[in-house]
Amino acid sequence: MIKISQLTKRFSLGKSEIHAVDKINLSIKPGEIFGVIGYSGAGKSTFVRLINRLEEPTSGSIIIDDEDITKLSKKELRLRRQDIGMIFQHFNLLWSRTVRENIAFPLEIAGIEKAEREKRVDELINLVGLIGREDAYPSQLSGGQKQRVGIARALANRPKILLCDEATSALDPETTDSILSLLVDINEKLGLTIILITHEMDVIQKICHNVAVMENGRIVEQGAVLDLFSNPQHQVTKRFVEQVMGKPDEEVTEETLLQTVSTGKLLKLQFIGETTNQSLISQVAKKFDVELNILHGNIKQTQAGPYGSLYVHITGRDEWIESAIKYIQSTTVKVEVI
Ligand SMILES: Nc1ncnc2c1ncn2[C@@H]1O[C@H](COP(=O)(O)OP(=O)(O)OP(=O)(O)O)[C@@H](O)[C@H]1O
Repeated sequence: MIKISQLTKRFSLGKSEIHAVDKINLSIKPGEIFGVIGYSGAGKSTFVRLINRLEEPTSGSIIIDDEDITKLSKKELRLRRQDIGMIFQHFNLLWSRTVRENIAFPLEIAGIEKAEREKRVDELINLVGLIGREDAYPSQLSGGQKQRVGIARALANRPKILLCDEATSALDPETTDSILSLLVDINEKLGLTIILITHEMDVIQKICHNVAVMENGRIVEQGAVLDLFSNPQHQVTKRFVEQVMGKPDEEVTEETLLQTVSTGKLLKLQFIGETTNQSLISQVAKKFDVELNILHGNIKQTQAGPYGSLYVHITGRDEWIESAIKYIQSTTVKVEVI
């Protein structure tokens, strides 16, 4: 468990002061993927760098497993840092070292002897999918492969926490997805707690369990990803949700959809996690003598299941339609007859 209380970082710039991080309170559960999102200058990088004290806090506490990180001496901190790995937007690899040597570096610093080091490096290369690239130099790797080296190096000393500072922001969308899948994979396999900062809501949507939204050094809203998507409160959160879900389509309104429906009914199905839209539609079609035709919709996959809505035209005998609606009502999907 990570408990952050009243965490503050001020920078002095001449006579003025910047509150880069301003009295932040957060609890992060072990094994979760926790996202922090905000626009440029919101204070995300400063926040994440405070967690391993790459930046010294002005005030506040960071309790990790009952120990206040902010109170540790430099020597104690060096040991504790082995519990916290970090990956970066621009990878921060050592250019004169091969993949294998980059990954071995933190093990050398920790004083692990050679045979054990090599065994661990082999495991890590396997874990991040870099078999065959062990002897390449960073300049010979793609962006995605460089980040895989960054991840393997960060995991070398078996940390409990992985900090990700805009880890996919320099990557194209496909490579971003492959790195996000790798993060989910190691989160599940190793039970690792991941704290990631990003300015991209689709990163939050795809892999985070919980999220905090930052603006001007403060957290303006936080909660489960699905809750923030379905009920965003703050203006900044609403803008981030729009980044992923888009603005409501002005051309396609419920009225225009209704005009296309002469028989049967128009249903609006709202998915808020837990089920799969594909199987629900096919289950209804199999169980009841009705036909379903998807007219319009926008569904995104989150860690907690699909989120979004579908407009479905359902036709058949009235009693079958009623039974189908009752069945949908018995699931976690909300259904409304338009
Ligand atoms: N070392 C520093 N000295 C002075 N001001 C700083 C320093 N580091 C960050 N700041 C200021 O603190 C504020 C927060 O910066 P930070 O980099 O944490 O934001 P961010 O959300 O990560 O944005 P970005 O994604 O653009 O880096 C900004 O106003 C920034 O100019």
